[in-house]
Amino acid sequence: MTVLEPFGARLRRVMDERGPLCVGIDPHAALLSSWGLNDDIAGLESFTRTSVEALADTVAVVKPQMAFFERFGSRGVAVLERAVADLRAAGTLVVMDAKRGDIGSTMAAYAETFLHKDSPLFSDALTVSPYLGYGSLKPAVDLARESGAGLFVLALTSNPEGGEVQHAVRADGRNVGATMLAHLAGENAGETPMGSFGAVVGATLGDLSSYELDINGPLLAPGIGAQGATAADLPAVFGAAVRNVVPNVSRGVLKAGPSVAALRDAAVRFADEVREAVAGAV
Ligand SMILES: O=c1ccn([C@@H]2O[C@H](COP(=O)(O)O)[C@@H](O)[C@H]2O)c(=O)[nH]1
Repeated sequence: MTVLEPFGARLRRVMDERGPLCVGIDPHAALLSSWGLNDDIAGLESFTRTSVEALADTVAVVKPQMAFFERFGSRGVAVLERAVADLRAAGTLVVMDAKRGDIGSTMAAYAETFLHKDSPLFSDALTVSPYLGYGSLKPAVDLARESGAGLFVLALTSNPEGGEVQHAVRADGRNVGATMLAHLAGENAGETPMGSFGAVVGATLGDLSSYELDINGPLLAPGIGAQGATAADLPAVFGAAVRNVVPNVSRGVLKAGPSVAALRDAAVRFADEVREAVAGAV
């Protein structure tokens, strides 16, 4: 198997070159319609190709939302495979937002799908759910290390319902979200310039100073744009950890389509806002 440089090192370099913004490709039916496309495989293909053309050499990271491709069955997944290949060929890192999580033996199959270098869906990183227990993710952690990929573990998600699980307090007094952050800090210990095992922490959550966000790894922060957070909120939410934040915006950029130039402009505008907010904070 070809082995890549570790994801954390590749991510740090592209963040330094292009800024830290991640743009999502989320082909919602409503967006297809607003772009004048049908909610079918041809519409999905056109939407995805246009998004890739606009974003591939513009932003550091692109995060396809797998659910919107799976909606169309195997033909939708084929569209996604091509998008992943085209983005990666342009030097853009792909974070596959598939939020996989299962018992360890099944998790191994998910890991093969997204983290084995020879898989058609190989992605630079994968979002995973630790709610079958952090240890159930071990096959994905191991294969990511072997292939130079990364993971983003759901720790403190951007949606208001997440607190029911993530704020639950354990016997040791630490809540579940904080426990996930501690596991990740362990995975990343000693890595330079940063580790490959990131957390998903919503940009919508307000002051997170009670959490140990310094996990020596990236923090994928969805919630900018349609969910109400702004780039200017990032320093107040993340404090000193803001330099490891990869803020995500999906609908906020995609609604500018179908013009490639307008999509690119929207992405550049968000990227500039993020760069300014982060520069002012560090
Ligand atoms: O906590 C989370 C984890 C993942 N997401 C995903 O990010 C995008 C957000 O899209 P917007 O259009 O910018 O709201 C979407 O794919 C979610 O599934 C999240 O929002 N929050």
